[in-house]
Amino acid sequence: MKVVGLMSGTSLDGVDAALMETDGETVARFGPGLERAYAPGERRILQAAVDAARAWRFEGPEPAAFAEAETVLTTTHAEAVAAVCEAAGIAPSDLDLVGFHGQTVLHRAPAEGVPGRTRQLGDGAALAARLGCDVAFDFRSADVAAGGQGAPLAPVYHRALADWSGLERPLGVLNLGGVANITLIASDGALVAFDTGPANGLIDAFMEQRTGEAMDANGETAARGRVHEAAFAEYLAHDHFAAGGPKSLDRWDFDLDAVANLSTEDGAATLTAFTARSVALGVERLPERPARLIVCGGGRKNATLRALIEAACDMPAIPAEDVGWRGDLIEAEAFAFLAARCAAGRPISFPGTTGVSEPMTGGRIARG
Ligand SMILES: Nc1ncnc2c1ncn2[C@@H]1O[C@H](COP(=O)(O)OP(=O)(O)OP(=O)(O)O)[C@@H](O)[C@H]1O
Ligand SMILES: CC(=O)N[C@H]1[C@@H]2OC[C@@H](O2)[C@@H](O)[C@@H]1O[C@H](C)C(=O)O
Repeated sequence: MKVVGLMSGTSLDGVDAALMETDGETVARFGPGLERAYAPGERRILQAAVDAARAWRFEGPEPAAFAEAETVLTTTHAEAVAAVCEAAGIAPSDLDLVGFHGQTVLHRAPAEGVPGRTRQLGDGAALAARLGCDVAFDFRSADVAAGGQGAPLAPVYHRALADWSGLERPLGVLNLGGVANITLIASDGALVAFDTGPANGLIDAFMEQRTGEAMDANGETAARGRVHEAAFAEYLAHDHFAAGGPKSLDRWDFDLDAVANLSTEDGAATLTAFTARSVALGVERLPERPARLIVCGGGRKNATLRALIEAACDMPAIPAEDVGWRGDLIEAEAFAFLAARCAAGRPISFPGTTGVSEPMTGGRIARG
């Protein structure tokens, strides 16, 4: 199948889109990929939906802000598909399928006795009608309804990608987005995966608050600061670190209170060290120790963070590009692959990834 995968991550920076030919089992061919960045006005509308979701907390009717955000998502995702198709010299109607993750506005992991909830905005039917091709969407709901974490879903794609590259097992794949997630592809091919902790989400929010900048570019601010031990320890006392996976996080499960009184440099250093330590705690919880971590997601460009991860885990953490992967596009590729799996009725989540009791299919298909 010719499939375009689409991802709008928690950082709200834009839509990533990638074309691939796949049957959902192996990748036959990679096509072009790109980011369609959100304009400031679009980002404001999406941010308003996230803010409304945090106030809503899954209680009562959905916030009105969701509908306006879905309109923005339909338009921007359709533009991303059109751009990727243009780069490939085809029309959207030539596609067999689009994998539309949508925008996570709120995620609550299941806890003792309380079922999980997750909400990805994205009107699959509207996008299918606009593009004139089938759209797979709503990938996480079925898993959560079955008692799973609903995330991470990329692991089955990480394994396909590792196989495509002929990489040796056991292998670790680390995604540093707003939240960090790790996948172990074990020696026997089994998947173990979970969210390790925040990646860039807290650092971004802190930098925005202190400097108005969207991120700590290359980790330069953190590199100038010193870790505040009490704040560092306070973050690590969070319940998330008490157990191994399966486990998942919302971008806002941690806040900036512990670093509120620190200088910008020391706060950035503390948050960056916290992300690195939480990755190391995740690595320690894996049933096998991988020889190395392949790092994808925007955080791989933060040199301070990557060096701290290598030190904390005592293993190489190499950028995706070093093994020929496209570090900014892996999540988009993953949702192309997962869409093909959805169409073929193959499972997308597993006991080792989201904690479901049996491998589960997921996603719904809107006909275009
Ligand atoms: N040069 C850089 N230096 C430091 N950090 C960077 C750099 N480039 C990107 N980042 C970080 O990467 C983030 C974006 O990463 P990415 O696009 O993988 O996240 P996302 O997909 O939105 O999140 P998630 O995977 O949690 O949904 C930025 O918000 C920023 O914090
Ligand atoms: C609920 C949700 O959208 N989670 C995202 C988020 O971003 C990174 C991490 O947290 C991961 O669990 C997941 O995304 C990736 C694509 C996944 O499902 O594998």
